[in-house]
Amino acid sequence: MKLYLSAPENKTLNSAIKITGSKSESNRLLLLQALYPNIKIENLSNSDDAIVMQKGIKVSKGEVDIHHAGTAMRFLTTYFSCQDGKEVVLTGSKRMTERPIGVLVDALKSLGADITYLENSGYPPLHIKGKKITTNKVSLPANISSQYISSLVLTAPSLDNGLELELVGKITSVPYIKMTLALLTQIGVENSFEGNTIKVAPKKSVSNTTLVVESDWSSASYFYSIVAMSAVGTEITLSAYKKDSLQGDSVLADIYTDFGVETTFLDAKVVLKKITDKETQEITKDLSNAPDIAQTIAVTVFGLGLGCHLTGLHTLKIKETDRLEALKTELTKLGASITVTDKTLTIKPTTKINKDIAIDTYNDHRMGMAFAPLALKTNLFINDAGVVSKSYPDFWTDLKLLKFGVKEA
Ligand SMILES: O=C(O)C1=C[C@@H](OP(=O)(O)O)[C@@H](O)[C@H](O)C1
Ligand SMILES: C=C(OP(=O)(O)O)C(=O)O
Repeated sequence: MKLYLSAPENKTLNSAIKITGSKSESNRLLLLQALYPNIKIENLSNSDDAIVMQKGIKVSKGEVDIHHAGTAMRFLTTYFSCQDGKEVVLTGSKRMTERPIGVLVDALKSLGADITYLENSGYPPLHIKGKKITTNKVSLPANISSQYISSLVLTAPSLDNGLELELVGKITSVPYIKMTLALLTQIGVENSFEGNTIKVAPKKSVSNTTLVVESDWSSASYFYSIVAMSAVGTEITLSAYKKDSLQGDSVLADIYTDFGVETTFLDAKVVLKKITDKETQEITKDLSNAPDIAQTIAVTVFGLGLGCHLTGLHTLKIKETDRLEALKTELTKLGASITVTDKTLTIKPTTKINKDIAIDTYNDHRMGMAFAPLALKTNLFINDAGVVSKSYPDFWTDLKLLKFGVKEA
C-alpha cells in the first residue's frame, strides 16, 4: 500500500488519540504470563509483534515464526531453551536472519542449553531443544542489544536456582533492562542491578495479579513531532500515559521542549502543546538509552529547518533495517544535508523541502511513521505504508483523526 499524505486544512489540530499498549511491556508480560499463568494483562498491544509473541509462545513442537519481532525472537530463545520437553525451530523474516543473536546463544550454551544454528552461525533460524537449566551464573557482552539481557532476566525466575548475570562492556539501551526488572518486581520476584551485575531470585508461582500495560511512548513520538511542526497553540492529547513510566522513550517529554513542545500529565492522559516557535537551533543528544526515537527526532529537526548531532546510535544498524543508511537516503531525497557514521547522525539546517517525494520504508515501521509528520511541511508519498502494523496498526487511522490527508496512491 502506497499512501499520499497532505497537511490538515485547519492548521491548528486539536484532538485526542488513544494509543495501543507498549509492545515492549506487552511482550515481556506475555513471556511472564506463560511462566506464571496467574498473571492477567490489560491494555495489551495490538501490534504484529505482540500477536506473533502470543502465538509463538504456545507452540511446544515445530516451527515458530516471529516475522520481524526482535523482542519475540530474543525473548523466546531463552524461554524455549529452558522448557524441558519442548523442541522448536525459531525463525523469522529475511531481515531477522540478518539480525545477530550469537551473544545470547553463547550465553545460553554456557548455561547448558541445546541450540543449533540452521543457516549462518550467529543468526536465526535456531533449532532449540528445551532442557532443565540449573547453572546460575552467566557473563555476556552488553553493548550490542539489551534484548539479550532482558531475555535471560525474564526467564530467570523460573529456573531452580535463579540467575546471576555479569554484563561486560558499556551497557546499551539501559532503560529496557530496568523495565524488565521493574516488571519482575511488580510480580514479586526479587532482583537487583548493581554496577554490572544483575541477580534474579527463583520464584515458583505468582498469586493472581493484573498488570496494566502503559500505552507506547515510542508511538507517542510521532505526535510530538506533529505538534513540534505545527502552529503555536496546537494541542494533542494522548492516552493512556503516566508520569512515572517504565519506558525510557518517555524522555521525549524533555527532549521536545527543545522544539517548543510542552508536556502536561493529567490523570491517565498526556497533553502536548506547541508553546513557542523559538526552537533550539542546534541540538546535540546521546540516544543510546532511547534508540527508537532517533528517526522521529531526525525528521523533526529537518522539518523545522534546524540542525542536530545525534550520538549513541550504534544499535541502529541492526534494527528492522540499517536505520542510519535509511535515514540518510530518504532525508537526502527530501533535500536534507545529512551525514552519518556507524553511530552518529548530523543534519545541517536547510530551509527548502522537496515536494512529492516517495519515502521508502525498508520493512521498518518507524520509517513510515517518522516521516509522516513532514506532511505538515510538504506533500509526500509513503511506500509500503502497511509496515506500521509492527508496533502501531492504527497509525494511519489516527492520522486521519487529526484530519491529515491520507489517500491510497
Ligand atoms: O527490550 C525491548 O523491548 C527493546 C529494546 C531496544 O533494543 P536494543 O536493546 O537492541 O537497542 C529497542 O530498540 C527495541 O525496540 C525494544
Ligand atoms: C527495534 C525495534 O524493535 P525490535 O528490535 O523488537 O524488532 C523497534 O521497534 O524500533
